[in-house]
Amino acid sequence: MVQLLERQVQEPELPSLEQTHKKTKIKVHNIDFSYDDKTKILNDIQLEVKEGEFLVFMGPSGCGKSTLLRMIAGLEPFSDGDIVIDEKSVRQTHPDCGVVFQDYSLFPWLNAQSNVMLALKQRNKKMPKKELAHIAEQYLTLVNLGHAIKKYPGQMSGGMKQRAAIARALSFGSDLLLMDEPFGALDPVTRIKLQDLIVQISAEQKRTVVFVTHDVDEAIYLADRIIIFAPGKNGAVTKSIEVPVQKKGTNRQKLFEDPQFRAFRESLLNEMNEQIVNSLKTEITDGAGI
Ligand SMILES: Nc1ncnc2c1ncn2[C@@H]1O[C@H](COP(=O)(O)OP(=O)(O)OP(=O)(O)O)[C@@H](O)[C@H]1O
Repeated sequence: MVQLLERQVQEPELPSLEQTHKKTKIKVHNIDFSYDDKTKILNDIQLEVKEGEFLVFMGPSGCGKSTLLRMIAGLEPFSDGDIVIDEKSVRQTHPDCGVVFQDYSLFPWLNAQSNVMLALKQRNKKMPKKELAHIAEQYLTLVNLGHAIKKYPGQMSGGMKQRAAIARALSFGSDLLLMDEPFGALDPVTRIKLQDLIVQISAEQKRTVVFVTHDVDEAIYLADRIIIFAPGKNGAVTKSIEVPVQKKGTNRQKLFEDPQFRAFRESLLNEMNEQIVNSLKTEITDGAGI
């Protein structure tokens, strides 16, 4: 599998819009959620994610993107509505997924290699330790951490911890990846490398990815579809937009200069700005003021 990944890194092959969108992987039904019974964080969320689809959540800070992602991962208990993954409710069955969240969630008493080995072991219980160690090293090398496999989280920078968490999520081998701003703390060169890696993995291994980002270019580059959350309190999904840009086989630089890419980028930014302006108007009309 790691050999497969290495081959993919050398031969970039971006997803076509046609090859995705088959069976439903995730169904989010009527989700209402608040942390404290006073402020509603998510309001009647309805969402479907198809098998193999790359879905990106966008929206202003605090609108509930991470909360919904944690709920999909089975990490946030809830009482209203349901989330079903592969026809099983996350309330009953802990979902089988690789996760990367903003807090990295590495075990501080294990070095990078052992953190990845632990994830690998969950699915490969009988695999000899030597083999686990070798595969863990290969995944860490994929994310440019081959030199730091013996480092503990306390000895790593934010970007290194983030890459170790990505290696761990990928090595887990689930066909569902949930990623919350996974490239936020990375330098631009590593960020580009990992964007390409994740596109290849999702397309060629048919993994379903739900990914949160604030970066519009990253969203368009990665996504088949972008979900926009409403700003402010009472978070809701306001738009689901298929990315109309043909990305397969297109060089990254050319893609970013493509008029269709730029026009879509502009319309996405306008859409989000408009929503922020409308939400401010509503707050003023409701008497909340600014
Ligand atoms: N554990 C928690 N307890 C109470 N309130 C919380 C908790 N986690 C998040 N919140 C609140 O819920 C709201 C939504 O937070 P969430 O992190 O889901 O937003 P987000 O859209 O992912 O934001 P960002 O883009 O800044 O990461 C915010 O107002 C936040 O303060």
